[in-house]
Amino acid sequence: MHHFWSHPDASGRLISDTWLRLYARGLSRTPDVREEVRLPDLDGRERWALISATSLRFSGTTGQLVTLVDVSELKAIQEELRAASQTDALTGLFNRRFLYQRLAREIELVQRYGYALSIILFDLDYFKRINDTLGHRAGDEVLIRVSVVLKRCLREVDIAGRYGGEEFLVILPNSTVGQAREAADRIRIALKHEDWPYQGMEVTISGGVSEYDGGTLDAFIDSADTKLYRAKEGGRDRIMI
Ligand SMILES: Nc1nc2c(ncn2[C@@H]2O[C@H](COP(=O)(O)OP(=O)(O)OP(=O)(O)O)[C@@H](O)[C@H]2O)c(=O)[nH]1
Repeated sequence: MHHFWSHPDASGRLISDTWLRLYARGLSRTPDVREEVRLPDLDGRERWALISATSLRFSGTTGQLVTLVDVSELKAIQEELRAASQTDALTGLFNRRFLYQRLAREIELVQRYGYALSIILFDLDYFKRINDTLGHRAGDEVLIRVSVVLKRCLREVDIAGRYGGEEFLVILPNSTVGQAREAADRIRIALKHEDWPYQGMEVTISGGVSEYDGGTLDAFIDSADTKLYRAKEGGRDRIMI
């Protein structure tokens, strides 16, 4: 147990700065509290504390019993688990589960505020061949490199994830189908011209781009999937809108 918010030589009294922060949060006015707060330790580093305050009457006066427990380690583990639960282990991109949750939220925002929202669903062409000729490990390396190129081609606000084995989904908030198509073509061309560490290797993608039109989340993804299928049918190495 660390005494992060009290002077070790002051028998556990809160340092005034910490107390002022808690006071500013309304602690003195709230009778019973139990919440997690960020507080600085004695070196000024932020830590997490579980704070409980209970009203007391003692010898005719009212007061509060305030306890602080350092839960920083627990918070760090929670954060690690949260990140792991939404990340694809191979590429470090978001995983399918997270993509669904995030897309659902973006759709809610669009329904409220009415801005454009588009998605790109793309799939590597003939990826099986890469696995078959160069091995599964080389295939994994290609997937990792695809994720790096993908992030390089997108804006900070775009959300890129691995949708399936060699299939990727990008959510582009505030983007029309035309803007999303440009982004998709940027990704396609960047991958095609990437300097792959295997002789003669070329990686192309086929993709479908859709703009949200008010339907369900599944219908939205299905529409991009249909276009992706058409891109494959049309000869691959292309984006369909
Ligand atoms: N190395 C590697 N391969 C994977 C992974 N996930 C899926 N695959 C492979 O991706 C390949 C997908 O093959 P197909 O669905 O036939 O598609 P394709 O060969 O890319 O052909 P088209 O999509 O029709 O252009 C399969 O060989 C899978 O084994 C992965 O995590 N690592």
